[in-house]
Amino acid sequence: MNLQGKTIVVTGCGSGIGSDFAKLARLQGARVIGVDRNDPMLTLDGFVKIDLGDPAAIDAAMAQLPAHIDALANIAGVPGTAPAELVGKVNYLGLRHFTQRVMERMGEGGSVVNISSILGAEWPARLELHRELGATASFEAGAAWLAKHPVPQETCYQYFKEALIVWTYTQSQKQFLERGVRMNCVAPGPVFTPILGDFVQMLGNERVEKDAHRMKRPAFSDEVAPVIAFLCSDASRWVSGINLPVDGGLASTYI
Ligand SMILES: NC(=O)c1ccc[n+]([C@@H]2O[C@H](COP(=O)([O-])OP(=O)(O)OC[C@H]3O[C@@H](n4cnc5c(N)ncnc54)[C@H](O)[C@@H]3O)[C@@H](O)[C@H]2O)c1
Repeated sequence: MNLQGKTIVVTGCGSGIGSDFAKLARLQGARVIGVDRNDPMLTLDGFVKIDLGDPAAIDAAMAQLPAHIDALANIAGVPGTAPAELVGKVNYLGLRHFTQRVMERMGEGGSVVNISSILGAEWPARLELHRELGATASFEAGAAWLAKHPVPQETCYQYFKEALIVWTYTQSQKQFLERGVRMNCVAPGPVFTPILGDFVQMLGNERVEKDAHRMKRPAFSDEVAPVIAFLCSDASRWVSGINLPVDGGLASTYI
């Protein structure tokens, strides 16, 4: 498996999982164009500074992205300690808008990998809401739907990761059949990155201690990156519409 010759757009390349994936993808021969709101501290083949919570900024930046893109890794995200509205814009509405724009430049064999989370596992409990949100036609229509269906601050991170999983499931087969583009999610458990402390704050000590006994340790971000690389590569060409846990087995203990 390698990524030789592929042009890959990586959001969130400035830190954590995105930074490690960008490095790995370059080592595997890909041309990596990074996207982040912050300047990256690594070597890339191109970088475009975008606030992914702002659809106008996304549209304006499209001119700086390559005309043909083989894969998109949507890794940028904010934790649930950020205001719920921002979490919705960055982790869902903006990701969706950016993906739709980038997919216009993908052909047969294209791949989109969305980073969800183990915290999105309860999507079946709110499936109808997530379907409705997923059916909104644009960033603005999604924001209007959310204004009528407010999401509580305490669970906003979980809500938008659930919504991302449902959107990926509901889009993937249409994209695969009509255009040959695959869409998958990767669902990490806890990962040692700068936002791990925010998750501890968000979930509270009781939940964190409960989970601590069920896993060896949080992942290193270079343990998540190769799974994203696999899903971007042709080795996974028959894998579409999945939400793949990369959590050292933690999710398997929830049954
Ligand atoms: N760390 C964990 O424990 C964990 C667990 C499950 C899922 N995740 C998910 O993994 C992804 C990567 O997180 P990480 O842990 O590497 O975090 P991180 O904070 O190290 O990296 C996130 C990156 O996203 C960028 N970003 C944030 N908001 C942005 C915006 N509006 N526009 C453009 N870029 C923006 C940041 O600048 C940063 O470079 C996120 O989607 C996160 O929700 C993380």
